[in-house]
Amino acid sequence: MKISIIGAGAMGSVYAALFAEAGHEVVVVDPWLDHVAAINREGLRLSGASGDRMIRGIRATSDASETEGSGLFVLATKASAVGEVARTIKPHAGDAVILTIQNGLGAAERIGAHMDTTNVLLGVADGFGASMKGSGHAHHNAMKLIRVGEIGGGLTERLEHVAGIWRGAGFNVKAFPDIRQLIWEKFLCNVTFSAPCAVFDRTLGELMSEPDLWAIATGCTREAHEAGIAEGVAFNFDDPVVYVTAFGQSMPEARPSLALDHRAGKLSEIDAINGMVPVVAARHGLTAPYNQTLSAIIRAREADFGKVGQ
Ligand SMILES: NC(=O)C1=CN([C@@H]2O[C@H](COP(=O)(O)OP(=O)(O)OC[C@H]3O[C@@H](n4cnc5c(N)ncnc54)[C@H](OP(=O)(O)O)[C@@H]3O)[C@@H](O)[C@H]2O)C=CC1
Ligand SMILES: CC(C)(CO)C(=O)C(=O)O
Repeated sequence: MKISIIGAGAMGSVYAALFAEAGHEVVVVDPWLDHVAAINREGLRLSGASGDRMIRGIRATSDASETEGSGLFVLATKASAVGEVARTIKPHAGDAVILTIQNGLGAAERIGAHMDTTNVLLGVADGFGASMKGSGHAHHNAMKLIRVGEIGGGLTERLEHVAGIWRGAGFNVKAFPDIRQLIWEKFLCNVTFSAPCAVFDRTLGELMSEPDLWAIATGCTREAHEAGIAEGVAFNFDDPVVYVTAFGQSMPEARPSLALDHRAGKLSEIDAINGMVPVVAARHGLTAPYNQTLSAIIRAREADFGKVGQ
């Protein structure tokens, strides 16, 4: 099958590599010209949990028209870019299934602003710890699980088919009837660790070991949990702090990708993560001061990116 990966960053590169190794025709679309050139010239190097090797035969491009004829699109950009990606692939997507995998909330809505979402599936990726080592080289610490589901819920034949394609490429993938619940459960983890670890420059473990900082982080958790319940999310647990604590304990050395983006001077996904909590809370007459405050700090920092030396 021809599979197009839009956004060949850390996660998109892992997807592209494994699909290509499984024999699929893979096209990656990314604006990073050196990365695109390196993949076309030497291949894509993937190192880490799945081994260290160079994968040749992936077509890299910045031109979305090269995705024409794909049976599957995987949107692997940051949350902020998925609307723009939907706009660019729309003329080339035909009847292909589009699977979008982001942290945070709102991917379906962002896509829906530009195209019909009938063919769109949602995914949640857990436990990859992926990062770019340089152009043409991605690394991942693990490859735990990808959960996929229909926007409107339910288990469909096409969902199982897509899950099967991923499984055939070596991913641990599960199709779920209520992907919204899983997106929200991951969202609680992101909300707890993303902005707090970035603002206080801590790893997950360090954040959890400092009572003052952990009180702020779990303030974010509780606000998001309350907003989710108001939205009708059927969480699989009663105590959100117990849930996020277990998550944090499973990777104490990690730094959230939002914090890594800041270290690299890159804009983050704050609007889809902590920044979404006050937005959802307001729909139900609730407030979210912890998330609002930390999001404001993150946005203020981002407004200063690029100003150094000016
Ligand atoms: N990294 C990880 O371990 C995990 C990440 N996730 C989630 O997966 C998603 C992807 O994350 P990650 O791979 O780390 O992010 P990266 O920033 O590494 O990769 C995103 C890539 O998309 C590119 N891009 C931006 N705009 C467009 C566009 N319009 N068309 C095509 N490509 C574009 C970016 O280029 P440029 O940088 O030039 O903008 C970048 O190369 C995020 O939502 C993240 O939260 C989830 C679980 C784990
Ligand atoms: C560790 C965690 C949950 C923090 O948000 C994550 O998934 C990330 O790196 O963004």
